[in-house]
Amino acid sequence: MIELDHLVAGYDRQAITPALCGRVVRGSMTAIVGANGCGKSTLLKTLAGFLPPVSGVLRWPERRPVIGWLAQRHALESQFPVTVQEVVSMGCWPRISLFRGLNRAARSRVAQGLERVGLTAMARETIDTLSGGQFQRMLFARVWVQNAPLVMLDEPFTGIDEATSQILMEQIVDMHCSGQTILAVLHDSERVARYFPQTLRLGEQQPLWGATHTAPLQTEVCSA
Ligand SMILES: Nc1ncnc2c1ncn2[C@@H]1O[C@H](COP(=O)(O)OP(=O)(O)OP(=O)(O)O)[C@@H](O)[C@H]1O
Repeated sequence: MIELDHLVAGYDRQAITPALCGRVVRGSMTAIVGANGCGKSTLLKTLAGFLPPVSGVLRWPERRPVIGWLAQRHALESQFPVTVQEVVSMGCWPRISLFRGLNRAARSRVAQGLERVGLTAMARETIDTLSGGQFQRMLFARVWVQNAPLVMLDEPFTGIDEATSQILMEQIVDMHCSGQTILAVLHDSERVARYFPQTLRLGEQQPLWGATHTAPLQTEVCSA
């Protein structure tokens, strides 16, 4: 689905990651892990197309798909006067115009998304009333409703309680089982070992990329 050919991610032509070679296979589920500041989020933003590569090439052998994106929580505005249901409904865009309203199928999917994350009772509340964990559940429901072929999650569990993390992890597994490709930046190695078949580990002498339970991980990095 994505091919990395000596891809270097960074800012303003300053490399943060080493050169990476490898493939994100369609239907795979990969955790991007590594120490604080090693460039996990920078790499994810580059793969999503929010940042240009510093060098190297990012290829989409098939057509570039729609990407479901979950940003780090602090990057998001919580004071905007919209309801939980309205935010989750955004997952239907652009298939359905929000100005024309949602059809029955879309309304049903939004309701399912809210139910999956336990927010049905809060659907009509404005988002400034949500706790951090509820806010994250809402954003997750939007990603689930979107049903994008490729889903990128930047630290989806950071700062939220264990119960919420578990609910969200189950949704990620469901999305993977339904064929969506998952790329997630994570810190929790136990969760990575339990749920993520593939791992891309940055920030050590040599990045490692391969099956999570292969020891050592298959080395996929190239020299710059
Ligand atoms: N907008 C930016 N411009 C320039 N440098 C940045 C920018 N954002 C982050 N950086 C720097 O890039 C490096 C990698 O940051 P990044 O957020 O990708 O790391 P990370 O591995 O995701 O870290 P963490 O686990 O702490 O979230 C850090 O040194 C950071 O200070």
